[in-house]
Amino acid sequence: MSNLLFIDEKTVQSLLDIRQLVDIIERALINFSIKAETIAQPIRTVVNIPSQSAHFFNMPCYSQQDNALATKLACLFPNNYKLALPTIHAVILLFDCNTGVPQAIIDADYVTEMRTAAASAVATKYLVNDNYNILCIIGSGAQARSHLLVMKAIFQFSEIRICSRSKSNAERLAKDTNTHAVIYDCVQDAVQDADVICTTTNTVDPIVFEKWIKQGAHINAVGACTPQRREIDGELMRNAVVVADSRESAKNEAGDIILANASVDAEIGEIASGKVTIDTNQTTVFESLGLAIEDAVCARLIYDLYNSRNVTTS
Ligand SMILES: NC(=O)C1=CN([C@@H]2O[C@H](COP(=O)(O)OP(=O)(O)OC[C@H]3O[C@@H](n4cnc5c(N)ncnc54)[C@H](O)[C@@H]3O)[C@@H](O)[C@H]2O)C=CC1
Ligand SMILES: O=C([O-])C1=[NH+]CCC1
Repeated sequence: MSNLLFIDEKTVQSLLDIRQLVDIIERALINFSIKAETIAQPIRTVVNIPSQSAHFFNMPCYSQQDNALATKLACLFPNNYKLALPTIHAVILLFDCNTGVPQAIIDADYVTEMRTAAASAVATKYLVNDNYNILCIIGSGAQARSHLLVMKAIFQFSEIRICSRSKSNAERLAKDTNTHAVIYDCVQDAVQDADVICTTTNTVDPIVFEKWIKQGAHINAVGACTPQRREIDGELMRNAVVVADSRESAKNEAGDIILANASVDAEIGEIASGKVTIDTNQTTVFESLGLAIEDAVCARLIYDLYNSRNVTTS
């Protein structure tokens, strides 16, 4: 294991470009849905830590065409905000697909933030109504930040809103990301007339209701990744067109779907590949759980970029 690399967060940040990331995530989502025979990705295991309302995820994946064999280990500790620590900490272990030799341990906090926002960007590309104007980000944590950065890089919104229970956190996020944003602390006001809504919170109970949103809006529901949590109310989940990253994950992990008794109309990879078409005048929800393949393709990209830079600079 003498060549095992550790790639830290700063290095990861310097290697990843948003547009390239969105492209590889789109390709991964398509392959996941329509070339399933070339991918091995069991449903992730989740170890619960009840004393902290926390979860420990193990997310393995092998993707033949991406030359990627990896697993991500991620901790979700929602109480960390009391310690001013990030809620999610993650590492990816990357292996050589031909020999099984470990190649790298990659700090995956930034990867998790950015690949999740990239998946939302892919969903938005295919599900947003053509005449979109207003983006509304709900939450002001790590996912809110990555969603703001990626959405701004990929789409042209005429108005950006950030809604957080604490207005000062939303203001800080706007400042840190150099975003001219309208700040809200009331979700009902913030989502009114919004064309794209990204929910990026740790809430347990729904915070977005059907009666508040515009017909034809697109929602990226990112925060509720366990069967007990939900961000979106049941009526909205049952009446909207629901698109998941993975049907199997949605059935097993998505509180928004399980607790609402809602159904999944398509996987985003089926839509991006052209296999399924959705009328974008309808209200759509992208239920994002997060897939191991997203992390595996990022890990392969990061490792290859790291090596090519080190070769050219040495
Ligand atoms: N779909 C996916 O692939 C991924 C989803 N996630 C999920 O995204 C969520 C957010 O993650 P981070 O941004 O890293 O966490 P974070 O702790 O940095 O931010 C959470 C935000 O939610 C807000 N919040 C908490 N409870 C709320 C409530 N009741 N109403 C309104 N806002 C509330 C907090 O104030 C904070 O702004 C987590 O629940 C995590 O499970 C995280 C990574 C990947
Ligand atoms: O996909 C992911 O990495 C995660 N989803 C929920 C917590 C971590």
